[in-house]
This record gives sequence, C-alpha cells and structure tokens, in this order.
Amino acid sequence: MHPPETAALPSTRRPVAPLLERAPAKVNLGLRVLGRRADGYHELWSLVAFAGAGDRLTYDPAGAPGLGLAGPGAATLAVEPDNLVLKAARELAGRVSGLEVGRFTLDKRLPVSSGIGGGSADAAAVLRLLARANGLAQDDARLFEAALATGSDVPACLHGRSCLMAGRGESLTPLRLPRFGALLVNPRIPVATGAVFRALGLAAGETRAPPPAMPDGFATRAEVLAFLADLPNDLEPPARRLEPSLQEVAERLAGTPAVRLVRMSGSGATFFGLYDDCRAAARAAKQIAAARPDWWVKPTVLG
Ligand SMILES: C[C@@](CO)(OP(=O)(O)O)[C@H](O)COP(=O)(O)OP(=O)(O)OC[C@H]1O[C@@H](n2ccc(N)nc2=O)[C@H](O)[C@@H]1O
Ligand SMILES: Nc1ncnc2c1ncn2[C@@H]1O[C@H](COP(=O)(O)OP(=O)(O)O)[C@@H](O)[C@H]1O
Repeated sequence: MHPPETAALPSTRRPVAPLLERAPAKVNLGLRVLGRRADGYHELWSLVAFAGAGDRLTYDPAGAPGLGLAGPGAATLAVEPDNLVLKAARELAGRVSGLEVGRFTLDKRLPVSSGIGGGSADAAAVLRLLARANGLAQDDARLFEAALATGSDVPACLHGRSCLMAGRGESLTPLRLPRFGALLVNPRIPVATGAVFRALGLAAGETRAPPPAMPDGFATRAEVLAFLADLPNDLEPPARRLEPSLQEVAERLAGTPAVRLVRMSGSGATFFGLYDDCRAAARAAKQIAAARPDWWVKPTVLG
C-alpha cells in the first residue's frame, strides 16, 4: 500500500529568486585635476571606461538584512564599519521610505584600494539591485543622490558606461568608445585615494590649466589614443612619489608586445595597458604573470 500523497504546505511567502548584478572595474583612461574646491574636493575631468572584469553582487530580498563576503578577495575586506555595500544601501534607505533591504553577497574579485573603483562599483550594483527589487525606475533621481553621497566615483559606476566625468564625479557625459583589449596590473600595494590627492599639494581654491576640448566622439582606436596623449593622469606623479615601486609596474607593461598605451588608473596603484584586441592583452598577461606571480594580473576588454 502506498502512503497517502501529501499536498505541499501553502506558503504565505512568495518565493523570490536571488538577483545578480555585475560590478565592473572602472578605468580612468586619462584624468586631469583642474583645481581644488573650497570644500576640499578636487575638480576632475576624466575619460572613464568600464572593463569586462569586475566583482559580482547577489541579492536575496527574503534574506536577513546584511552582507556576506565570498570570492578570492573576501579576506581583504571587512563587512563593517566602512563597507560601501552597506553604506549605499543605507543612503538609499534614507531617501526612499519603506525601502525593503535584504541580504547581499559580494563576490570580491577586484583588489581593494586600487584605483579601479571596486568599492564604488559594488555600491552602484547595490543601488541597481535595490531599485530592481523595490520597483524603482533605474533613472530615479534618488539613486543618483544616494550614489554621490556614498562616494565621488559611485555616480559614474551607476551610469556604468564610458563617459567624460567632471566636477567631483557627479557630472557625466556619455561618450562611446571603440573596444580595446586591456590588461590591468596591480602590485597588491593598496594606495589610499585621499593621500594621493593630498600629495598633489593644491591649496583650497587653487586652479590649474583647463581641460582639452571635449571630443564629439571617437570613430577609431587611433583617435582615442591621440586624444589620450594630451590627457595624462595627473594623479600618477604624486602616486609614484608615494610608492616608487610603481615604476616596475609601468615598465613591465611597457615591455609587453603591441602595447599602445601604459598608464595608471585613478589614484592607483592599478596600471593598465591598452591593446588592439584581447589576444594581445592575454599574451601580455602571461608574460607579466610569469615574471611576477605575486601581482594581480587581469586581461579584459574595455569600451
Ligand atoms: C580618484 C578617483 C578617480 O575616478 O578614483 P579612485 O582612485 O578612487 O578609483 C575618484 O575621484 C575617487 O572617488 P572615491 O574613491 O569615490 O572618492 P571619495 O570616497 O569621495 O573620497 C576619497 C578621498 O578622495 C578625495 N577626493 C575624491 C574625489 C574628488 N573629486 N576630490 C577629492 O579630493 C576626498 O577628499 C577623500 O579624501
Ligand atoms: N565593497 C568594497 N570594496 C572595496 N573597497 C571597499 C568596499 N567597501 C569599502 N571599501 C573601502 O573603500 C576604499 C576604496 O576602495 P576601492 O573602491 O577598492 O578603491 P579605489 O577607490 O582606489 O578604486 C578602501 O578604503 C576600502 O577599504
């Protein structure tokens, strides 16, 4: 005799699938510091692109509110007190009454404090996840406000596509870029953003030369490279003064075949090389990883 069939218990809770968002690395292809404002922040003018490589955030709307860390970089980061994932969630909750916040799991792959905005990308991914889960439009102004309150780089990461970034980081002009193969290299030396800005030594109210003329767009990689020749990263000299060992990173990238440009991103210490395609970037990655297995070396695509 068969046991009687049991009907599934009725549930009062709607099953909700976890949501996933990518948190791509940000690369400052060029970055001019135009001056220092009275409030201490610096006026920037930067051509920003996003990489195929990044962290990943999953969100369980039904989970206990909080953050779990996973992935190769989990041990390099603490959940509190300053995790940008929770800061972004708090900033949005302060602006949207009744916002439901569940559990985030961060798959940490990008090096921390490395000039490619890993924390900012995570924060932006959190805002996108909370918007999706709470039915907010992705262009809801409160997302942008929460982004800027979380950090200067978060609005660009929320935008998530190549752009000219100006002001403190809040002024964004979309700009399409042709695709590059790219290699990101970090010597696993964390560099504090505030220290690099301070090492520039600008007084409050001081201004510097204006930026180059704004391009209408770029049709070819050669046009981008010509534009970048006049758009260095003004934070690279002070970062190199603070960390003279960055010279080796630049030299190793410059020694890879077919590299078109070598430069530091943001406040460092990640440097990038640009190539015509992903195959060249992958070859370069092998060369550098063989010489420096202790470094973080990531071939990817940009634009
Ligand atoms: C330099 C950049 C370039 O994209 O990238 P990273 O090196 O961080 O990746 C960003 O402006 C970094 O943005 P983010 O890391 O969000 O900066 P915040 O948390 O707002 O500020 C960190 C520190 O940098 C200084 N800061 C930041 C932005 C800015 N426009 N002027 C500044 O002087 C702040 O005064 C603070 O001491
Ligand atoms: N989720 C996060 N990922 C990375 N860094 C974080 C995160 N939350 C907080 N931080 C802190 O934010 C600062 C900047 O980190 P990050 O965004 O990785 O570097 P950068 O601004 O140089 O690109 C570091 O002091 C780091 O400890």
